[in-house]
Amino acid sequence: MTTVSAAPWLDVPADHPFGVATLPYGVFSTAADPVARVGVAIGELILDLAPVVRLLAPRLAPAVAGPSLDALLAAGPRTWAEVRAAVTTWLTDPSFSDQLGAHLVPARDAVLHLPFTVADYVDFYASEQHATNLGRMFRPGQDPLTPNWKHLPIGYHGRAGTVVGSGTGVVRPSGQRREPDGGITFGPSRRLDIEAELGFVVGAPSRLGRPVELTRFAEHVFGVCLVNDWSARDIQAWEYVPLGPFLGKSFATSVSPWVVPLAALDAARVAPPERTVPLLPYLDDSRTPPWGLDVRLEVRLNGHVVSRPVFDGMYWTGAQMLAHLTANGASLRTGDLYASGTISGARPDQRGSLIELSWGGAEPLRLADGTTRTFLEDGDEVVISAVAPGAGGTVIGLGEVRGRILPAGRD
Ligand SMILES: O=C(O)/C=C/C(=O)CC(=O)CC(=O)O
Ligand SMILES: [Ca+2]
Ligand SMILES: [Mg+2]
Repeated sequence: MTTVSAAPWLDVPADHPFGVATLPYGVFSTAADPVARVGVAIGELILDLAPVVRLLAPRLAPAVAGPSLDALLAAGPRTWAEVRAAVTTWLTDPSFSDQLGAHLVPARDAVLHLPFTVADYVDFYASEQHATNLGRMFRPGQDPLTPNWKHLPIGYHGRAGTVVGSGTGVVRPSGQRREPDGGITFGPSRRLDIEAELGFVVGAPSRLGRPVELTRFAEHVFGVCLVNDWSARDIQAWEYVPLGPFLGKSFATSVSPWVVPLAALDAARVAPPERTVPLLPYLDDSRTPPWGLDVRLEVRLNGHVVSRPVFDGMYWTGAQMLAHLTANGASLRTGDLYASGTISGARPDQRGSLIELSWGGAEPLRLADGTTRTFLEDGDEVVISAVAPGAGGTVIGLGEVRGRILPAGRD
């Protein structure tokens, strides 16, 4: 496979995570022009897409004109491919330098916004290691994996209205907690946690009553982002039986500002782990090109790396999650977001949540600055970043999602 590199006048190193093989979409504004608008990241710059498309490909202008990615998501896979091909040409062919020059903004001068209107939000549970670890802690004495786990990707519907952009402060939630003596109290969570996840962003909708087959994944899903599904473990542990997560997870979910198109992840596709239970036909991906993804994450707490989760071991793929999510005929809307569930690898340093890293609080983490943590303290900042392999040795960056814990309001 040949690799294209950005035009020399852009000065983007070949292995930059936002090189010309990535081209993620986001929404930005600047002090000089505070209107939120669609941008494509290239190196340390952002291409202001709407004026460039108006000039060079006016037929595509409506898809990138608004203050969000919504129109582009809704436009569907043919338009996604056309816009990506056009942007690739403009950024690699030096003859476009004059036309582009006025529309490239230094990324450091930009404010990045929540990139799309989140329609529905679903959270899966696709890591066997994470499910096993949590099963051990939440349901000691039972099989860690529930009997359904290898037959279907377990998930729940979350709260779309509290999905927030990277950098938004996260107020420590309050809720009901069961104290060690059995008493029930209400107050700020004492076991506030992170969940490092990959989010799938739905573009093209589907019709009510029509399941989306495995092989149609890329016709509906536009791309991926990073997700931090903040979780209050004490609230969750008390409330979740029998209907599943509720207020312990609905107070905030942070997403990264850049959405990386599926088209950028071609070289990162890998086979998922071997399935140990036969799958029903609608989930059987043994004869379709695989949608496992070699995405490598890094979780930093106050600047210190605490984990390096890997997505390639996830038992369920994004295509299977979508097939299952729609298997009952539930329709997709533009802007639906579904997250993979916490990404935990087999090694202890690949666990994607603090409850696993500190084993329920029993084994505090020692950070490089000498402090220790079990769960999050007020003022703590968590940054999750990720990269994936691109064609010809390039690096595909997913950017980062950032969030800081603010003290609870009132008891
Ligand atoms: O096993 C449980 O009872 C709880 C599991 C989770 O909290 C995980 C969750 O929200 C889904 C995920 O991120 O994997
Ligand atoms: Ca989660
Ligand atoms: Mg949430």
